[in-house]
Amino acid sequence: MALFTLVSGSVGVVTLQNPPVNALSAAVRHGIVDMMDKALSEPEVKSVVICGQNGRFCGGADIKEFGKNMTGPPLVPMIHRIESGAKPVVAAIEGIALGGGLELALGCHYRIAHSKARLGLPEVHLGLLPAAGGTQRLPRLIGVPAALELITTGRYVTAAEALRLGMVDEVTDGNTVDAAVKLALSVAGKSLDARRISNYPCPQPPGLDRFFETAMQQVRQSARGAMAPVACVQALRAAASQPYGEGMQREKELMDTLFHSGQARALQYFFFAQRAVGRWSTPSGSRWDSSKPRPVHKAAVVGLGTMGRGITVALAQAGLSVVAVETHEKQLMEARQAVSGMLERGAKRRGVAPAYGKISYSSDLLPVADVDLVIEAVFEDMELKRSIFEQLSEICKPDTFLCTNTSGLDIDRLASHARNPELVVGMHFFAPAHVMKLLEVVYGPRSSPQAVATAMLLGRKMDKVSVAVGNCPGFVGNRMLKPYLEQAFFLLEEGATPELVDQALEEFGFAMGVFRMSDLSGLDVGWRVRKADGLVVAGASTGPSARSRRGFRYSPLGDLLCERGRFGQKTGSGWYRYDKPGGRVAKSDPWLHGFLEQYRADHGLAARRVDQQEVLERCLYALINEGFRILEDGIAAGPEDIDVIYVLGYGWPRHRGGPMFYATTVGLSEVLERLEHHHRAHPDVPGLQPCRLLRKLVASGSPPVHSWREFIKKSRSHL
Ligand SMILES: CCC/C=C/C(=O)SCCNC(=O)CCNC(=O)[C@H](O)C(C)(C)COP(=O)([O-])OP(=O)([O-])OC[C@H]1O[C@@H](n2cnc3c(N)ncnc32)[C@H](O)[C@@H]1OP(=O)([O-])[O-]
Repeated sequence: MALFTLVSGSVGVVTLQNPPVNALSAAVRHGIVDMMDKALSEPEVKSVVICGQNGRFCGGADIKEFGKNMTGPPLVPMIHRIESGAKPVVAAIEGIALGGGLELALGCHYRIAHSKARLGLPEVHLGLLPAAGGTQRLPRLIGVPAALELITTGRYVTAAEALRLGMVDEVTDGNTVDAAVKLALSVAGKSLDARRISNYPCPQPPGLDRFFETAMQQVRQSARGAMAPVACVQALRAAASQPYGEGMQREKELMDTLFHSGQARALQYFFFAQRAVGRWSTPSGSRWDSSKPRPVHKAAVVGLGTMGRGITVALAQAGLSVVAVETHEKQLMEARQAVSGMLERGAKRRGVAPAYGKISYSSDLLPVADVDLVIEAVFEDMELKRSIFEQLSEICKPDTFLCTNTSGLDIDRLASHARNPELVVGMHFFAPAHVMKLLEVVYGPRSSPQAVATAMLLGRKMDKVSVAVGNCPGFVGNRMLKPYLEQAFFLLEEGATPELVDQALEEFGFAMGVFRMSDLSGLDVGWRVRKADGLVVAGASTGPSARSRRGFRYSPLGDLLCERGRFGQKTGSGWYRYDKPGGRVAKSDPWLHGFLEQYRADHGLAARRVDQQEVLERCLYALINEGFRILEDGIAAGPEDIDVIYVLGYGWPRHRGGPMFYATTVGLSEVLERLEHHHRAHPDVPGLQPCRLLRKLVASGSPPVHSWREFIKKSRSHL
């Protein structure tokens, strides 16, 4: 798994061989140790180059080995041996140097990177820290503040930034290995004293204690309960205040705790879940590996509200030509300005030129005639969408894919208004669409495998994680949101406050609690959906029937706020109050508390004490229960799909792996038991009634999450 070749008579080239990313598996580590022994002991070898096969230096430790019995030579002594050896070693970094891969390069005496290479220490995203000396060598090389930022965020840097920071010695546009060999020849026999990073003193930031206190405060705030970023700060503090050997010891202690933590397991599960969703399948048997996508060069976006603007930017940034259509002239002008601003900011961040030229604007539909794919992003109104689909079917080429950005309307109904229903799929983006990583690709019963494959690939091109889901009201994400929101409303009726519910959810790790989030996205959004579902009945928000719909419990609280014009941030009040319409800082609202008291009095409800544990159980277990129903119905193919949707689209804390993974960490039988308990207390709430699949999994001994797909398949085939 590592190859040795002698080039130019005296340079030993050690090539890591473990496709696709040359991860440092036990076999690769063995290979490196053996080949370095050879290089260091053979007299004709005067210097060494380490590189990776197929233009990729190294993607780091082999994540698949984590959680198993680790065998093979450990990384720390392996890297130490390279650094302390008597012959100069040059890392030739092509493609990627990540995690243990970058740490290996930091143990080398010189680093040359290709201009397209990316470098980083992303261990924090896996619940770990760079424990092969990364937390001790990087700050010695580039200073504490820069190292702290890179290690706590796991951000990848370009070769150009790496050069600026001092992480690499040279950047080349040519053949990196050739350049490294040239450098290796030129430094053979020279003293290495000044090239061993572990010998460098660590530059101390001014006001060391204050610096780290501030850093810790900031990291704790953004980590939302994740342990790894905090451990990274602790390890860097050791680097800045202790000798190298002691710092390494501290790095090891911190890693030992993280390595066996539930958070690391959850984050590593999530790493593979994000990749697993690319291997999609549908109940009708279409699959990622047998469905060929069609190339999309030119696309159109119809409707340039907030979503349409973001989608336009995402498409243009992905290199597609875009026709952006908005029939209201004033809105078209505003959209054009807004899109240009977004492109400019994005280009600045990425160090490229803004893709203005990729977009043409139109106030009518005719210019979409020659596009390969249209994304309709108009107002969430079935009639409006239907009419647009009919017009598009007339105007577009017969093989144009017609996609809708609806967040929950019936894809199949829309497809029935298209000339070719098999070319219709949902592409449900999340706001802001040019930033958010998630795309739900929604297939209806008539969507062709090619339409699904094309939308999935287009999502990937836009740098999104695309998840294929079936057609049902709300699809996966918004369908699961419904019982979650419902429980939050019920808890208010029973005695909780928005502050209490939000605090419980934020301490759990959500960026925002349900009520603050609802204020941000606008209470009127849910109100419109409830109206369309026939749940908001004029005059039925008060009186004895107010709290029941179709025989089940219903809370009209959200409707009552909307009736009073309290739509959240945009109107300056919702579940909280704000300084002004559009204000961002949520303040506790005495009016709302009084309103809740009056509401309970009107409905004969006695307020009781609700604690944080109950908030979590009622809101989260109801959401998880709906997730099981979604699996049961075949709307999502596996738990990974749901978890990816929830983490990337709904702010579920990543270090808890997603709702379905979280259920396994709580214990499926515990989730079942608590749902049964709450359902007994609230028999008129179907969301709390444990679903069949959950019962079946518990009865089958709660199999681990990665085997649910097989289990679900088997239990379906028995039906
Ligand atoms: C102990 C001391 C401390 C050190 C700790 C570490 O180093 S921790 C590690 C720190 N390093 C990281 O965190 C790096 C994480 N990796 C990445 O960021 C990206 O994978 C990439 C940029 C390397 C390639 O992106 P891309 O879009 O071109 O491709 P892609 O993402 O689709 O991956 C292709 C395939 O490779 C697989 N695979 C990838 N990496 C690893 C790995 N390290 N291991 C095993 N497998 C790995 C991946 O699962 C997928 O497999 P599949 O599904 O085909 O069976």
